[in-house]
Amino acid sequence: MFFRKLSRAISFKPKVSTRAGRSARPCHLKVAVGQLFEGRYTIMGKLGQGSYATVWLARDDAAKTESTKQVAIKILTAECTTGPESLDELGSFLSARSHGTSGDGNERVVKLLGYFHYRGHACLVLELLGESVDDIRGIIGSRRLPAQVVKKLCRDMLLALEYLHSSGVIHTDIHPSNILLARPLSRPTPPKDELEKVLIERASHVAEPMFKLADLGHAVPTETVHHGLIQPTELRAPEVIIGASWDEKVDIWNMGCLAYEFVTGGRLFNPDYQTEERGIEPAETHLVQIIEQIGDFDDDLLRRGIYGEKYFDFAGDLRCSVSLCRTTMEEIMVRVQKKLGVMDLAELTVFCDFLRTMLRIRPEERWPPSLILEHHWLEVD
Ligand SMILES: Nc1ncnc2c1ncn2[C@@H]1O[C@H](COP(=O)(O)OP(=O)(O)OP(=O)(O)O)[C@@H](O)[C@H]1O
Repeated sequence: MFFRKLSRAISFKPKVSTRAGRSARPCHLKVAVGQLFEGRYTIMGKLGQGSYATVWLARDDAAKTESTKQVAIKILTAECTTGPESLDELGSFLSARSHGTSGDGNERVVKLLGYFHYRGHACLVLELLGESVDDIRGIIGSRRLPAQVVKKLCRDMLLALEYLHSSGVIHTDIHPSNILLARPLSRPTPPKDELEKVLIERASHVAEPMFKLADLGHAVPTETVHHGLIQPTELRAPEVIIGASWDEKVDIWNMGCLAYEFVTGGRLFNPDYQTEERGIEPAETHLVQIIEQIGDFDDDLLRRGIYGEKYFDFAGDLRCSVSLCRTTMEEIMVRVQKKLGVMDLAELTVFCDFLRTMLRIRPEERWPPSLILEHHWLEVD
């Protein structure tokens, strides 16, 4: 009831700036361990900090269930709460809640348990999740994750996206710090070898959410036409780079890049590579790499981008004078395989096909989450 009333009152606010253009000096609320909020939440420690919020572990003395006795309180910066740079994270949660259906996908997105305002800062009470994929990679000491774990991560994230997209929400900011374990690791944190075993064991419970998608701070509604810069640079979709309008398919490209990164430990695209030596912009380097590894942009997509003419000539060729070295996903993966032995050759072909469902230059051709979820590579071994 509380949420239903709110969802009528709060809808998505239009965004006036993007991830790339937000102010540099955010004003975080000073919080002390032991501090009490709303007469029920006692701060027990800090869980993390992003550019737009600090996240705190808190005890909820009014919790109705054992599982919500400990919560995470995300306190947005003052700029993100009000003013022209405000982020409507709360609106995104409520919109998903009012349009979405409960089920597997809903269970893979961090839950909003409540919210309040404190001294000009919006505070979101969230279910307590575990370590992020970035934290896990820090403990393992490698950017690669075991293949079984990547499959489970992809399944969980695709279910989350199926839910968000069908609820009218585009995430726009999927990266390893926003993908969190549904259950924290045991204390003390298991050492590297043991941790891999723990993760593989958790991944074998197919029906249970192992990872959840967090941080709806940059989410936007599907019903509006969007332009402008979004996404972490190296995960940015082709249509975003050329300044075309974009939709929920940006999340799918994003997931394709991450699936490659988690299996191989390397980034698929590196927009900063030799940018200075070649005297070109990072966006041009990125376009060169996309064309070399994925394929050409067609005229229709180029016409839609406000930077189409800046980067491409009338024949649809890149203006920058870099000789292209085209390759295929299979060739890239064979090279990775020779170096790291990530999977056998038969699986490698299936994995490349899986990546191609997401890494298509034309957003319209990227598969929807429900179809990708049926791909052979995701089948349990
Ligand atoms: N529900 C949660 N449970 C446990 N830890 C959390 C939770 N939500 C966030 N965190 C931790 O806090 C960190 C920052 O949170 P979050 O990414 O939501 O903040 P942000 O300011 O919006 O980040 P960004 O700079 O990526 O936009 C996360 O990386 C994670 O470590």
